Amino acid sequence: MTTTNSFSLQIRDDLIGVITMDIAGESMNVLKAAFADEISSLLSEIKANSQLKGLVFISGKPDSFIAGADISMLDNCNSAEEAEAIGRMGQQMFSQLEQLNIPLVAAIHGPCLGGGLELALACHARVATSDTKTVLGLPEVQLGLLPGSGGTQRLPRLVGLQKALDMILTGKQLRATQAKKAGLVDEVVAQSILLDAAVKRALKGKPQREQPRLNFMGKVLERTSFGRNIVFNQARKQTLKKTQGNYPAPLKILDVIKTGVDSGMQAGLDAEAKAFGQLCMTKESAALRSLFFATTQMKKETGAGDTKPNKVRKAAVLGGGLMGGGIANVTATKAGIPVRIKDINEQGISNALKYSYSLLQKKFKRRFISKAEMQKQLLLMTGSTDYSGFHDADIVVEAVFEDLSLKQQMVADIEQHCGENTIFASNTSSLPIGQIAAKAARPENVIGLHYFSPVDKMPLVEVISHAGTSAQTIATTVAFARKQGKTPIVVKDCAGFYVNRILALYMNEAASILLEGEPVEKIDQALVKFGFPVGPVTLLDEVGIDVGAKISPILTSELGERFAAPAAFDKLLADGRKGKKVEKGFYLYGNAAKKGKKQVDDSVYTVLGVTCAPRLNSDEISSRCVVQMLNEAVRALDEGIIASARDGDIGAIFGIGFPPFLGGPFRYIDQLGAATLVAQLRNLESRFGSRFTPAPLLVSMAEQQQRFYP
Ligand SMILES: C[C@H](O)CC(=O)SCCNC(=O)CCNC(=O)[C@H](O)C(C)(C)COP(=O)(O)OP(=O)(O)OC[C@H]1O[C@@H](n2cnc3c(N)ncnc32)[C@H](O)[C@@H]1OP(=O)(O)O
Repeated sequence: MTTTNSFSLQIRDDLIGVITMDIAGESMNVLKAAFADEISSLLSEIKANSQLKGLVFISGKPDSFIAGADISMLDNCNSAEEAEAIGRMGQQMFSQLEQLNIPLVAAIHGPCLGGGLELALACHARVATSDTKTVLGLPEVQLGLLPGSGGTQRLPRLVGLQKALDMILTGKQLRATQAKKAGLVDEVVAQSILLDAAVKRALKGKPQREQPRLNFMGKVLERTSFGRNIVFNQARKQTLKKTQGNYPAPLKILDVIKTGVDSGMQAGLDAEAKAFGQLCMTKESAALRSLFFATTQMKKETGAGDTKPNKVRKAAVLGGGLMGGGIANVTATKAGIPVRIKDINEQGISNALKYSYSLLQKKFKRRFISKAEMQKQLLLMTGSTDYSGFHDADIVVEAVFEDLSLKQQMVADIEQHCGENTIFASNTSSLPIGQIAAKAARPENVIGLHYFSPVDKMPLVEVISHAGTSAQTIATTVAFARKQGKTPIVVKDCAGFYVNRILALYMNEAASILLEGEPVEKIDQALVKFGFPVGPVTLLDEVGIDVGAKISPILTSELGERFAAPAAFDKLLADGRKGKKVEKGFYLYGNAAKKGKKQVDDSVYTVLGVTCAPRLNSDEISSRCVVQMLNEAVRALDEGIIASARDGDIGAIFGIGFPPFLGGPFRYIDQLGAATLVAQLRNLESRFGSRFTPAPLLVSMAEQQQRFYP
């Protein structure tokens, strides 16, 4: 057996060599530049052994294959040339593997991502475990990069152009069965026989590289230059629509893949390495990498210092509506924890269960989960109209109407029907948690757990402690939310918490601009162009104009006049315009809307008494809305509502969809410079009044030329 720092080669009796990768001191295998020498010496030894029949590449880590190139290494690059050299080194390493005369089989269990998948693509065959931990993908685009070690060239050649574009442009990760269907892996097996299956495959000899299996249309589109032009043009169009030109990586991905398709593998690899180096140096990639580091760091935090969370064995949800149903869903499907749903009527429970069923059915159809997994997850959810089955719940999440006395009654009920350590977590979006806990016998168990809709998709939760919440309750709730697949930020108990607070001012500004005569679609387009997933007016229709109207007075009375929604908006409610849910809002819905086209309901201007008179350009519109959000985020940090700029950035990106390529409000302020932002705010203050007065912390930071991040 030969061993280097990170690799070992063991020759079996059947003359199959097993290369095991296990980087000492790291919880996951990642690829580092230093490995080039180790791989070279391993390859020399392999080539010198003429008896070897084949090789298997496997990870020595219990639950991961390779999570890609080391992102810290990329972050430390000082020039495009340096980053390009890293990409090229990977390319050369993998080409050497690919050119081996004997078969090389990747045995994959756990995440096989980025450079890890690029390595697997260079192998001659891939066997993956059916375990849910096994995922394969090229997520570089989510870091503002492209696969830099051959992925842009080998993936299209293996699975076909269209599938490869989809995977590389979105960064999506496939489960093993999906990867098998896509032609990315050759065999899916149980973890217990992974090595055996890979060895068996290696013993069969080196397989011929085959063309991707395509149907008739696929052949027309991918095997003719006319068809390929259509594919690339369509992909470019869709990419530009999605990114609004804010992200350089997807366009480079298209260029590099096209180069490889038009001019061959070597030209493609050259273009890939060059583009990889350039992208590494962009501010967009730096911002996106900072999100990776922030979220990884946050995974380790308990939210309550050294306090260890209690184990949650069973959960319960009060209310089977959209939020309650969503919370029950992630509890069962992501956390794998049994969950009891209580609603006042059977219909509510049935709706919640149906909601999960339809989501699981979709996953099953996409081969993301097996039928057995689907059934197992469904069985974790049960319901009742009383408190039966609640006595052993470790946490109860309340998702009933926004009514203080109702919520206080729920606290009393849970204290009566559950154990003395049972946590009561309220999913309120506006009521102070301290008030919900006011009549509690055990206020230390009461906490806020604010989810965002739709719960199964939105990654953020706000965990809100009131003055009397115990550290144990905070730590357990944070751990519970994380098991549900969420990124929790711990925020202080204050009207609107963090996310809705900064969102409210942004929405109010959009409303003011609308009342000045700017058309609805122009406002929405301006903010989408800035980088938000949807515009503020669309968002208001989605959330519900009535919901906004309910929160606004609470924020105004607790935080000040700047939160007052324009009075004209009352007219919308008087006209029954609650938004999308009633098919009456700013846009047309249902039968009134033309299929596939989003259309403004022009009668909304009459109701508001507005005459359209467009005067502002797109930048003026977005800047007015965004600076409101930035300024309020600084106030929230100054007041200790959020613990750090990092939490504020994650909260805004994961909760609202603040443009990730800007890194969040605080990183964006650093980019702009506090002084520039203060000057912008002062200018707007002189025109529109005190709602634009800069936050005191921002002013002092501008004076002292400080930044939020080093
Ligand atoms: C040339 C190439 O084309 C370029 C590339 O490959 S760029 C990299 C592409 N890969 C990625 O983007 C994957 C990034 N990683 C992930 O998404 C997630 O870590 C994961 C899905 C692999 C695992 O998630 P999870 O189980 O929650 O574990 P998580 O806490 O995130 O990570 C465990 C440890 O691995 C580290 N890690 C994971 N992937 C890493 C990477 N690519 N680089 C550096 N460190 C990484 C984390 O920092 C963490 O380290 P720590 O324990 O010392 O804090």
